[in-house]
Amino acid sequence: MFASRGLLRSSRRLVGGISSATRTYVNLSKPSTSVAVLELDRAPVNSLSKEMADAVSAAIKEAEGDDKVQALVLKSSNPKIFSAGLDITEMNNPEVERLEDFWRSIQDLFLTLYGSRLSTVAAIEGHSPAGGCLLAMSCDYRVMTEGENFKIGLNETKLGIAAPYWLKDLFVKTIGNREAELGLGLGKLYSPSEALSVNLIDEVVKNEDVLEVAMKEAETWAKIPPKGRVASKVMLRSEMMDELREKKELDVGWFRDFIMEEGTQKGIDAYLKSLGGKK
Ligand SMILES: CC/C=C\C/C=C\C/C=C\C/C=C/C(=O)SCCNC(=O)CCNC(=O)[C@H](O)C(C)(C)COP(=O)(O)OP(=O)(O)OC[C@H]1O[C@@H](n2cnc3c(N)ncnc32)[C@H](O)[C@@H]1OP(=O)(O)O
Repeated sequence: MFASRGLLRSSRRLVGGISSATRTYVNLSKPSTSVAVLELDRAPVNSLSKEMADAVSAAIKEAEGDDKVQALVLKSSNPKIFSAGLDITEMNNPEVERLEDFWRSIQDLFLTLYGSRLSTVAAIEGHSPAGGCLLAMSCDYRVMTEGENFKIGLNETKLGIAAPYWLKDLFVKTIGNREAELGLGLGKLYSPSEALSVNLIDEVVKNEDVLEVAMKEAETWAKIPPKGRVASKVMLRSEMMDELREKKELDVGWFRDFIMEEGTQKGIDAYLKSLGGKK
């Protein structure tokens, strides 16, 4: 069971020590010995393009490469938007090869974050729809800023698309089957208080407190002896991860075929044009 690939990832390839490493789209810092902070920083809305997904995966691996680091806080540089989810332009009239590579990067990001040996705490600052909710649900603990206009959930059906099966599974694991049926079917976006009531998030805090609360939570997790903590995480998460690893290329094909359909393209195009009213 503990042999699940990825979860107890070797750090040999990675440079140890993090000193406010800053790179395109993400900022990685280490404010305490055992906790790293990964800031999403892709204006305007932290949407996940292929390059953004790759940058987040690389930063998680870099944090894992420091043996002293036991926990990671995932935050946003934008106090009103954690992440707007997948970069919709990647799915709008795409080149097939790029679309497939984009999806592999999203799969890898999920496997990297969900399977991290680090305890992960999402400091959800503001909106977190679809792929943003995926990032949050892949963490071990979720703190969200208050403000009933902020929303989190899986709104894919509203774009005319469906969440992939593994995101559906993660949603069911997080909030239970009945609520997932309602949430997925209606493409429901939950306010922080609604999200708390269905266990989509663990805590709602004032905007100015979110990082402090997330850091405190991360320090708590970091104090748990890693051997048992990681073994427990493997037990809870490896089945889902192993299934996706086995079906990775099948899943790429499902995604490609679904997105390339004419009807899907029409829906994505219309949704994209409605955003900000500018495109
Ligand atoms: C059988 C099934 C097989 C396979 C599965 C198939 C597909 C499923 C795949 C994966 C699941 C995950 C899917 C997703 O994540 S799709 C993305 C969903 N996200 C959203 O719906 C959020 C959209 N954005 C918003 O609602 C707002 O932008 C937000 C509330 C976040 C912020 O509002 P604000 O008023 O502050 O900003 P805007 O003016 O709306 O936007 C600014 C700027 O950014 C552009 N934008 C916004 N979101 C995105 C995005 N996700 N991707 C790309 N671009 C985005 C927006 O158009 C504006 O651009 P511009 O007009 O140029 O200024």
